[in-house]
Amino acid sequence: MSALLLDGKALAAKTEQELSARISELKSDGKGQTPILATILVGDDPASATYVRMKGNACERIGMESVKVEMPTETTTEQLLAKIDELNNNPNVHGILLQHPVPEQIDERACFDAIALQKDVDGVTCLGFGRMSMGEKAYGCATPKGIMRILEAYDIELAGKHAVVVGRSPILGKPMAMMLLGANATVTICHSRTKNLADHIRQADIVVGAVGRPEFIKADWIKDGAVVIDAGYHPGGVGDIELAPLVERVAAYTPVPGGVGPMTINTLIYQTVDSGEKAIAGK
Ligand SMILES: Nc1nc2c(c(=O)[nH]1)N[C@@H](CN(C=O)c1ccc(C(=O)N[C@@H](CCC(=O)O)C(=O)O)cc1)CN2
Repeated sequence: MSALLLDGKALAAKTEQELSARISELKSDGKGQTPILATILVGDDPASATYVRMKGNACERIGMESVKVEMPTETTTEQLLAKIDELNNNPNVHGILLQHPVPEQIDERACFDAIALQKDVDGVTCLGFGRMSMGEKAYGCATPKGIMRILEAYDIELAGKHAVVVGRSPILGKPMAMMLLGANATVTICHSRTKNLADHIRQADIVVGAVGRPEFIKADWIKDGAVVIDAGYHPGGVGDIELAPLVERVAAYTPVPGGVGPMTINTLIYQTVDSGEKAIAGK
């Protein structure tokens, strides 16, 4: 059996064409307004700077504007909250992205939660998480929502399947579990301190690696025919799951790179276009 490659990079590229068309339509509708994403980078972490740059480039590719806010490493919680407040009150800004992680002196949760719900296109607020978990309208957290969009695009059945999510972070594992539950999967959440982790994973029809440790999940813990989603990305181009031995015996898998990562960025811009369209239409 040769596994289906869940090609996030190709799906993101295809979706960018659709988003480009939506932006062109907004540009030509006479109002002359287009969506704008504000990105906030605090400090000088090189990986974070790269991701923020990739997000700006994605906006550019679809013809959408982005404004880049860069703040120094010594920024306080109060200063960051003031900047978020300013962006919340700017009617020309339709989405706000605060790049994680922020320097340790900053209360990241307070800053995420300060983002107005209608501009939370990265899906990081507690309010958005709660609403999404209850099946109410909210923008999904970018990485798990990107994974749900991949599963949907490839018609992967979720209802009644047993999904095991390995990881419980606020912007990945927890929202992933709630989204899979919302799609009628039976969900187990495991983490670095779960006992008998391999036994849990062996039960899974769908495995999501979201633990943030290189190849932490071993190939022989995964059953034949499973769907394997790897949300990790580590130096050397490996994810959270030992993927290479699996490609001949699972049903489908996301590659690293080229799987989940591109759909994280695509989901952010997709949700920003949505937010911009709504604001511009006065909804
Ligand atoms: N506020 C947020 N912060 C962070 C998020 C997030 O969703 N919101 N996620 C991660 C980092 N991240 C986006 O911010 C991210 C990581 C990796 C990729 C990606 O496309 N990776 C490529 C490979 C990398 C490369 O080509 O250089 C891939 O997997 O193909 C995109 C986004 C933490 N912070």
